[in-house]
Amino acid sequence: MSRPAPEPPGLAPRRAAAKLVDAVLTRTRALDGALEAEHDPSGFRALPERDRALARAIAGVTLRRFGTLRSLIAAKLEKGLPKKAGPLEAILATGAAQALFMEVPVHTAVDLAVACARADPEARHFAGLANAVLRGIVGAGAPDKIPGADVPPWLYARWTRAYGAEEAERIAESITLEAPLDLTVKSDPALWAERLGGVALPNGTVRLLTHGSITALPGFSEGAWWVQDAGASLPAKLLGDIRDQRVIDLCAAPGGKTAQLAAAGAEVVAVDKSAERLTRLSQNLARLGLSATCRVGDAATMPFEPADAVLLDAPCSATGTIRRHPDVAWMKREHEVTSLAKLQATLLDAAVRLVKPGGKLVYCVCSLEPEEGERQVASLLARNPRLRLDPVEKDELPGLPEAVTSEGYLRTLPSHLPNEDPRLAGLDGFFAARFSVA
Ligand SMILES: C[S@@+](CC[C@H](N)C(=O)[O-])C[C@H]1O[C@@H](n2cnc3c(N)ncnc32)[C@H](O)[C@@H]1O
Repeated sequence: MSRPAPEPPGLAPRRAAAKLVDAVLTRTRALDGALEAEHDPSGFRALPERDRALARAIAGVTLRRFGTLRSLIAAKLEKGLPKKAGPLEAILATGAAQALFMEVPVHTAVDLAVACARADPEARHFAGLANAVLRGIVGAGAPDKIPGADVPPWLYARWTRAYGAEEAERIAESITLEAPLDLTVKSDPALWAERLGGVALPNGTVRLLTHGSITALPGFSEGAWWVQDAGASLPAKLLGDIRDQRVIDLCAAPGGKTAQLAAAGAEVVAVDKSAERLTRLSQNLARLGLSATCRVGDAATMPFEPADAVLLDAPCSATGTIRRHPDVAWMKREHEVTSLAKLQATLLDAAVRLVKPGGKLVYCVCSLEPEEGERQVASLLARNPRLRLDPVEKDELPGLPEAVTSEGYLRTLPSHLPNEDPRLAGLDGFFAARFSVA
């Protein structure tokens, strides 16, 4: 009996990358969920560390450039993708991404993609087709960049309506690059920037270009900092001096903002409906030597004694985080924006009830969609006479004056914070509004 041919070197991380991308395209699993999952059908977790890094990089680049890759693939398939071809589109996209955008030798990228197709019970019937499509794509060389080509058309149309064609183009361009690693430090950003070989941003975030293991970085085990995008670090600061105040943090896990509130000296109650995510929050706080009272439950209905301040970081479409989480672009559907806006309105009404007279409320979302931000707040103010908008002032956001709107909202865009080195530019798109409660 003949033995099966040995697997070509480099195949396992390519197969894992294609499966990770396929799970996103079929909406069965988000990329971060797949990378961390106990049950891992992609085979990612069983890979040695170097292969995991390669699989993660291939999946990331593929999803960042997926709009372009999908149209290149479609142009080579007169009759469209064959039915019952398993992860064929993901295999083609990851193969083309390596050759066009990752400096992997063309023959390696194509041969291993064809081998991925052969190794899959459904895609194997199309291995010849995969070979022809990929050779056609890579033969034409790197494609021209078309504005917005890497954002799903429904989303790009929304950003164009909300921010204008030029800004939408800048946002789309910014998300084609991998986001840097941002850390919020407990104190002395300049010192930590030097120790970690990064830069201190005007808002105090320490920004690094490293994409290796976070736990190996200086300061991790002593709890000197936590990972938090520069944009995500802004809303909690809008509560101002909260030392010794009681603050309820609604929708708190995994706890980046809880840590900020606790580090600022507040007595924090952290609420989340996910017990699992709240456990992660507790672990994060323990590493940082910070504390909060944790409560599992639905923020819309949980009773609490009213507090001096409430922060509501509501569940949202997360379209402001696509630069960090490129899978979001391909997993979300437009109708979800409407259902999330309804949930946010319910949570906002509950949040108002939890603020003491004379207290403060900050509402925020990591979404670029006006229904979850500006329009959400306009209807909250219209239905709630206890609230008055407390406008954000430009000097509250050092280095980011463009993030304060004429109404006094905080609105960061991934295209803000330009830098000569584009790898150091940008931040997550956040909306935040601050209210005084009568
Ligand atoms: C945007 S994340 C929060 C991020 C967090 N504030 C931070 O800074 O790390 C949204 C969180 O809302 C939680 N969530 C969603 N619906 C909720 C509800 N009805 N009540 C409480 N938590 C909820 C989710 O479990 C998730 O952890």
